[in-house]
This record gives sequence, structure tokens and C-alpha cells, in this order.
Amino acid sequence: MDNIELNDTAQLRRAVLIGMCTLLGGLSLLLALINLVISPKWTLIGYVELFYALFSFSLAWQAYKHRHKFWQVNLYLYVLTAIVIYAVTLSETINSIVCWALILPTVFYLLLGKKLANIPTVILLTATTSTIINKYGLVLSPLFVNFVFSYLLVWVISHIYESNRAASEQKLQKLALQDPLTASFNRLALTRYFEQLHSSQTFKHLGAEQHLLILDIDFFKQVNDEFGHEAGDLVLQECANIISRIAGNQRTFRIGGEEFCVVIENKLKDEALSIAESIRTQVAQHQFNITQQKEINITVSIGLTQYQSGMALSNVLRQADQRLYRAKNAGRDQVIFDSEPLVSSA
Ligand SMILES: Nc1nc2c(ncn2[C@@H]2O[C@H](COP(=O)(O)OP(=O)(O)OP(=O)(O)O)[C@@H](O)[C@H]2O)c(=O)[nH]1
Repeated sequence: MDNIELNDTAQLRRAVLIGMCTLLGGLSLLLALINLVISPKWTLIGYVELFYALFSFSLAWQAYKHRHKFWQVNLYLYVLTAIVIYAVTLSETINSIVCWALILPTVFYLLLGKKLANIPTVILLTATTSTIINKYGLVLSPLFVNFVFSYLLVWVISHIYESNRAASEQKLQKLALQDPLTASFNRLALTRYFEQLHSSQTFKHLGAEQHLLILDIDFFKQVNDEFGHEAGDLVLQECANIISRIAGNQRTFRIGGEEFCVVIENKLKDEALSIAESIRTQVAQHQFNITQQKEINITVSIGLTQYQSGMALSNVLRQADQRLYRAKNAGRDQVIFDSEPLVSSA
């Protein structure tokens, strides 16, 4: 789920960004003081360093306040790369400056992720090796060999580390947010989805109607009792497929044993009803193959509710649950919205 994440990556990147910007900001400020006040030889460089120090501290502060943007991080890293390349070009002995070039691939991977990190990594390698070749000729100088191999090693290790970290995080997210039986998202995912929906600007500004439905399979216990638990599991999986097909996988959540919830965003009342009704009829018409020889039909009851932005999820669920309860009491196989049953099974 794209818009639901446990945010480990964001937290890691934010921490790295704050640490790096603070340290580099401090170093730039120190160098600026030396070049502008203590020994004012290179004033232009001093001003560049002062600007970079301010840029670093401001980005660290924004990251601290959770207000930094991804493009700012990109800009910061490309400026840093340009400074290192410039310093390598200016430096007479290169040796000490390449230390900076060697740590940057790790920083790129940590802050940009494995796909975007490749671009500055290649730029830095190309620029630094060209400068070394320009200064020392094409001979395989110890500096050239040592730099290229250590740089490649850092690159490969950073790539492997970031790939593994991202894969582990994805697995963890799946475990935490997805129901293993039906592959639908679970209640925790619903909570996060709802929080994000409410905090998103689109939701606030559109002012469109928001709906949520709770669906419960009718007489599901009988399926288990008559045909076994495995047959019940198959029914749950097929039911989840039908709901996801109609409402979208991102908006379908299994919130209880045989209970599903669907968030219907930015739809008018009639459209929300038609989605709920479509789920009900398609489940009712579906032949559930519980064994090779046996097909059964099942029905579902649905409680549909409209809610306003800012309402707590627990209240919205309670509202939908009350309607579901009424649908069950009114004979099942129906959608209840407000107080009246909209479709009767009769
Ligand atoms: N196979 C299977 N059964 C489950 C699972 N989770 C819950 N159940 C069963 O779902 C059944 C729910 O039964 P009830 O709450 O009595 O509801 P019902 O039989 O559907 O009756 P109504 O909801 O009143 O129509 C219980 O038998 C649970 O054991 C699951 O993951 N797999």
C-alpha cells in the first residue's frame, strides 16, 4: 500500500539528514570564519561556506520540525557533490579530499534510496577519476587504483545494504498491515489509512462526501460447520477478491473474522450506495467452489454510513456497525443506509 507506511525509512532519513546537516553546517561555519575573519585570504570561498552553513542549519531545522521536502534534500546533496568535485579539482594533492568522495555514496543511498542514489554516485565517480587522470596522467597511479576500488566497494556495500533494508521493511509492512489469509489490509492499516485520509489536503479541500461500509457474511458459521474450516477460508478469500475488484484493493480491509470494511472516498451518496449494492449482488450471484464437486452461494449484509472529515474512526465504525446490525435483524442480504433498508432480499 503506497500511502500506508510504517515510516521507518522516513525516520531513518530524517535522522541522517539532521545529523549530517548539523555536522556539515558546523564545519562550513568554521571554515567560513577562518576564510572571512581569521585569515581573510579567500573571501569568495568564505561566503560560499557561510551560505552552505546557513543552508545546512536551515535544512536540519526543517527536518527537525518534519517540514523538509524531498527536493530540498536532493538540492542539498547535489550542492554538496558539486563542492566536493570543485574541491578535488582545486586541490593540489587530491589525497585528503577524496575522503569526502568516499563517504558520499553511503549518504546518497541513505537519503535518496537505491534508484536515485545511482545518479550522484556516477557523477562523483566520473568527475573525481577524470580529475585524477588529468593530474596524474593515464598511468595506473596508486591513488587512481585505490580510489576507484575503494569507491566501488563503498558503492556495492551501500547498494546491498539499502536493498536489504528496503526489502525487510516491505516484508515487515506486509506482516503488520496485511491479512495473510485474504491479502486484504487489516484493522491497523485501516486506522493508518483513515488518519492519512484526514490529514491529506485533498480530503480537506474537496468537501466531497465520504462513506464507509461494514460488510458481514451471513450465516458464516454454518459454512464452517457444514463444510469445514478450509471451505470457510476459501469463501473468505473469494469474498475479499470480489470486494477488492469493486471497491479497490487499497480501500478494502478485513477488520474481523468474516467482517470487511470499505472506505469510499469522494463519492456522492448514490455512487456510494451503488458500490455497496454492487458488492452485495455480486457476492450473492457468485458460485463459491468450496470443493471440486461442491459450489455454494452466500450472502452478505452491509451497513453503510456517511461521515464528515474530522470524525473519529471509532465513531464512524460504530455508526456503520449499527446499520449492519439492522441489516442482520431485517433479514440479512441487504444494504442499510440511514434508517431505511435500501434493498430487500425478498
Ligand atoms: N474459516 C474461517 N472461519 C472464521 C475465521 N474467522 C472467524 N471465523 C468464523 O466465523 C464465524 C462467525 O460466526 P458468527 O459470528 O456466529 O456469525 P454468522 O454465523 O456469520 O452469523 P450472522 O453474522 O449472524 O449472519 C465463527 O464460526 C468463526 O469461527 C477464519 O479466518 N476462517
